[in-house]
Amino acid sequence: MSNSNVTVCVRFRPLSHKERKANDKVCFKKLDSESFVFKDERDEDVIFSFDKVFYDDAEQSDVYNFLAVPIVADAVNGINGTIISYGQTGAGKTYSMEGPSILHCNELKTGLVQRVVNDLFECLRTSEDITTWTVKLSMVEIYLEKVRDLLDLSKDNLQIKESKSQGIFIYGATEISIMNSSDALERLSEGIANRAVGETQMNLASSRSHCVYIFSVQHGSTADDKVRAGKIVLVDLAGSEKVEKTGAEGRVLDEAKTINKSLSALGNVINALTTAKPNHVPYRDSKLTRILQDALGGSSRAALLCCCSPSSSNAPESLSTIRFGTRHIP
Ligand SMILES: Nc1ncnc2c1ncn2[C@@H]1O[C@H](COP(=O)(O)OP(=O)(O)OP(=O)(O)O)[C@@H](O)[C@H]1O
Repeated sequence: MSNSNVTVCVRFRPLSHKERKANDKVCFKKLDSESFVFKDERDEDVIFSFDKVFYDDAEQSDVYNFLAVPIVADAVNGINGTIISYGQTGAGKTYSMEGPSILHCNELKTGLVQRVVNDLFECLRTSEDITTWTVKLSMVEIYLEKVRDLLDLSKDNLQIKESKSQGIFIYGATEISIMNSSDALERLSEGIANRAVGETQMNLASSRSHCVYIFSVQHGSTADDKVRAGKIVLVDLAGSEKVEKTGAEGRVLDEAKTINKSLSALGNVINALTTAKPNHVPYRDSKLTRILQDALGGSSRAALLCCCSPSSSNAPESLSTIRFGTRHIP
């Protein structure tokens, strides 16, 4: 693997009740915990390998332990990290990030976001080296290339800026101080309720915006007088889908085109970062990649979770999801 700071994983959700009832076949075969065989559009077998493959029996905690634990540990040491869930509509992105509900769900189903929040506060509280700390939360969504503040809907076209002291930041975005994990989850659930939800023929409640949650952590240490700052950025991307399949027109078509454009910008950035010596990383090609610039590049740690439907009827879309995040094809 050329760049160990970017971890790329695939997760296949279980077949849904509807897919089982329709007698859908599964479009992949497990080889091991890092590789699987996928039947492509010409019915030929293609082997894909990733840093990790989570099959339909994977627990939420398995995904968290592999992807997120190192990122939380780094953020407490002043290193930025980002976790991104990606995939077609209905592939399990939101389930992986938030579980069935951000506030009310059992331990088994609790998503990455709640686990990150719980561990972050636990690390800050129990570390012997940390004397004082603050955690601030911002939540924005990117809809039709506009950055909207999910904690204050009157701010609907925020600009992204860069400064020496702050790095990349969203100018004027609401930042709220968070004291503990239950406080964080309350605020997150308020922001999540504000997400723009569109309707397409594919999925009646599919999220049409990229949702970005930013936890900025600052702390002082007993070791020296320095204040360390790190951030954890969690991103639930809008569903990627084939425009023709959704039967989209007008605004919905614009949404789909803008989503696909920003996803390919992200794909180009991830490809450049996983290349041995990238000449140029095209962060400026979309609002999404610009916001993520200092949580993806440099010494930051990034984890990409490509969520996939296991059903053969969604095989072409699953294949493009997999290709998007391809680590390598042997
Ligand atoms: N690992 C899983 N185990 C059990 N159920 C799952 C899993 N992943 C997803 N599901 C179920 O599959 C359905 C679709 O998942 P989800 O809403 O997370 O998809 P999505 O990719 O976020 O879609 P969208 O882009 O429309 O927001 C939901 O009913 C969810 O509960």
